[in-house]
Formats: sequence, structure tokens, C-alpha cells
Amino acid sequence: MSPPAIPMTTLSNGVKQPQLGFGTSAAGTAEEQLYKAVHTALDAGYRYIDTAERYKNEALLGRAIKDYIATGKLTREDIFITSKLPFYGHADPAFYIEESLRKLDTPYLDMFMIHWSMPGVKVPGKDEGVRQENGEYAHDLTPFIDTWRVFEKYYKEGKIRSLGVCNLNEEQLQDLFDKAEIKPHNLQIECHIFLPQYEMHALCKKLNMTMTAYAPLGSRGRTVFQAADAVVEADPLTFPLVKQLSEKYGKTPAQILIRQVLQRGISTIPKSVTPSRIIENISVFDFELTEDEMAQFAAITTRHRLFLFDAAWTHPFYPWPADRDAFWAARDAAIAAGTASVTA
Ligand SMILES: NC(=O)C1=CN([C@@H]2O[C@H](COP(=O)(O)OP(=O)(O)OC[C@H]3O[C@@H](n4cnc5c(N)ncnc54)[C@H](OP(=O)(O)O)[C@@H]3O)[C@@H](O)[C@H]2O)C=CC1
Ligand SMILES: O=C1CO[C@H](CO)[C@@H](O)[C@@H]1O
Repeated sequence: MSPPAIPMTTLSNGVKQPQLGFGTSAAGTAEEQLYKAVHTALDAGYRYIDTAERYKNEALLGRAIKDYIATGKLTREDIFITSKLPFYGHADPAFYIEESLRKLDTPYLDMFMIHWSMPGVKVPGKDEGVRQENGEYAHDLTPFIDTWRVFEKYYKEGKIRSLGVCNLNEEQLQDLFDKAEIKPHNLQIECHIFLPQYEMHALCKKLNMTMTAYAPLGSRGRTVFQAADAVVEADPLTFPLVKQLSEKYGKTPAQILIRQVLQRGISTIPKSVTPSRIIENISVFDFELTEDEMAQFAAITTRHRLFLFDAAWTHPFYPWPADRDAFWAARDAAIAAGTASVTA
């Protein structure tokens, strides 16, 4: 049986971006497992692979993709490959773009993105950021537009087919958009039922940008906070409405979550290195949630931001100070009440 065709979104420059992609932030996964996962994903019909310098897997993915193409089943043009500038790369974006091209072994990237909105400083000779005494990363204050000018140069040369940003807040995105010559085409941001990003999505639409949801399943196992009498877990997979719809449609909770993001007109990049789940996560094009069910999702009031980027809490460009401060207040209250430990 041939795999499902993934619907495409057309970016503002005419480039086509598949609505569903394959996330690859898989720290701790054996190389062989990730290599096989890429082949399983391509066999299953995924045509969009998301990576980043930070995931330290670009060379492996490049090899896996190249080997797959060598089988004759697909060509490079069939696959949408995205990568990202490391947070300590703002001083020399050209170097990291060249490195991504080299490691992914491709003449062009389909999209390249600013990864973090808190630029840092690189440890000379090492692929990591300089740490301050308090453990946080040292701050680099390069304005986003300076980084962007280098992205624009590579875009004009045809080595990057579309430009994106991740993890900017509304104000930062609007500011960059206003200053950019080549306007950003896509925003990749945390988005799931506990962080639905309605305002941000509205802004993207206004700016004629697409939005891509990362952590659509709640980045499973990412416990936000543990205290003696409270464990704050953001696990969309066990949310009652998700369970209920899973039973109604005979679909898994993950499929319900992916489907509801897609039905909002947002693309998404669930990650799995488990063959059955890779196939499960793409099998979402044979059912549709009703308007009423979508409205029930829209009525969820629980809010959890999972990716708070605590290694850059005090960076002057830190994008979500209100969420950071609420996290600290909850943590302090729990410490005052008993024992508490922050686990992620
Ligand atoms: N721009 C940015 O700053 C960020 C970008 N990203 C990108 O987004 C991708 C997705 O986000 P991510 O944080 O990985 O979180 P996801 O929400 O995609 O969750 C991934 C986790 O869910 C598990 N899982 C996958 N499918 C299923 C399923 N069907 N049922 C149950 N569990 C499942 C995976 O386990 P297993 O693999 O063991 O099957 C893994 O533990 C990343 O991989 C990365 O590419 C993510 C975070 C930040
Ligand atoms: O893209 C990402 C994936 O996960 C990492 C942390 O676990 C983040 O640093 C990052 O932004």
C-alpha cells in the first residue's frame, strides 16, 4: 500500500512545506536507531525532516537521507529539510549555515531558522556555549536583524529556500519582520493543547507566515515541576477530551493531538524513534474532528509552557518573562511548603 500523501502548505514565496514533519530531537538515542527511524519515516510517507545543530545529528541524518535517495525511491527534491542556527552561532551565522549544508550533505536547505531568541557566546574550539558562574549561558546581544542579513544572503544565493525563526515572542517577531528585506516565512514554536498559541498564530497569519508546532504531544515525559504534594506534568496524551475522542474515532491519543493541530492550519513535527509510533503519527489523514470538538479544544484553559529555556533566564532578549516569573513563584511556594525539585 502506498503511504498517505501529506498535504502541503504554500509559503509566502511559493515554496511548498509539508504539513506534517518528522522531529529529530532525540538526545540519548543510539545512532543506529535514529538512522533506521529516518528510513521508517520516509517509507511511511514523511517528506519533511526537522533538525538543528543542537541535536548533534545532522551528519547522521544526512547519511540516512542520502542512502535512502540512493535506493531510487525518492529524490532530494521530494524531501523538505530544515535546520537551525545554534544559539551560540549568531556571531558567525555563515559558518553554521555552511556546516549544516556540509553535515546534511546537501546543496541547499529547504528552511533555515534562528533556533533560540537568546543568543549566546561560543566556547572557542568547542560546540557549546560559554557558561556564566550561575550556570546560565553568557549573553551575546547581536540584534536578530544582523543574523538575518546573513540568512538573506544565503537565501538570495539559493542555498536556503525559505527562512524561519523559532522561539521569538510576538514583539520580537514583528520587529524582525518589519526590518527584514526577505520576510520570515515560518515560525516554529511550542504549541499543543496546553499552549495553543492563539495570539501568535493570528500574528503569523497577519504576516503571511506559516506556523509549525513543536512538542505537539507535550514532549512526553517532560515533567515541568515536582514538589512534595504536587507534580505538575503537562501530558496532553492523557487529557480526558483526548482520551474520549480517541475512543470515539478508534484513533490513539497522539493521533487526536496531531489531527487537532493540523485542523487549525498549523503544521507539526512530532518526534518518535519507535517504528510503530512513526507510522501511527502520520496516520491522521483519514478522519476529521468536528467543529464542536475543535471548539472543545479551544475551551481548554490549562496552560503549561514546557520549554522555558532556563539556561538563559536572565538574557535581555528572554521572550517569555511572565511565564518564567510564574514558574519561579510556583517553585518558591512549593519550597516554602515542603520539599521541591525542578526536573526539567
Ligand atoms: N525549535 C525548537 O526550539 C524546538 C524544536 N523541536 C522540534 O520538534 C520536535 C517535536 O518535539 P519533541 O520535544 O520531540 O516532542 P513531541 O511532542 O514530539 O514528543 C516526543 C515524545 O513523544 C513520544 N511519542 C511519539 N509518538 C508517540 C505516540 N504516538 N504515542 C506516545 N508517545 C509518543 C516520543 O517517544 P519515542 O521517540 O520513544 O517513540 C518522545 O518521547 C523535536 O523532535 C524537534 O525536531 C522541539 C523542541 C524545541
Ligand atoms: O529544539 C530543541 C529541542 O529540545 C531541546 C531541549 O531538550 C531544546 O534546547 C531545543 O530548543
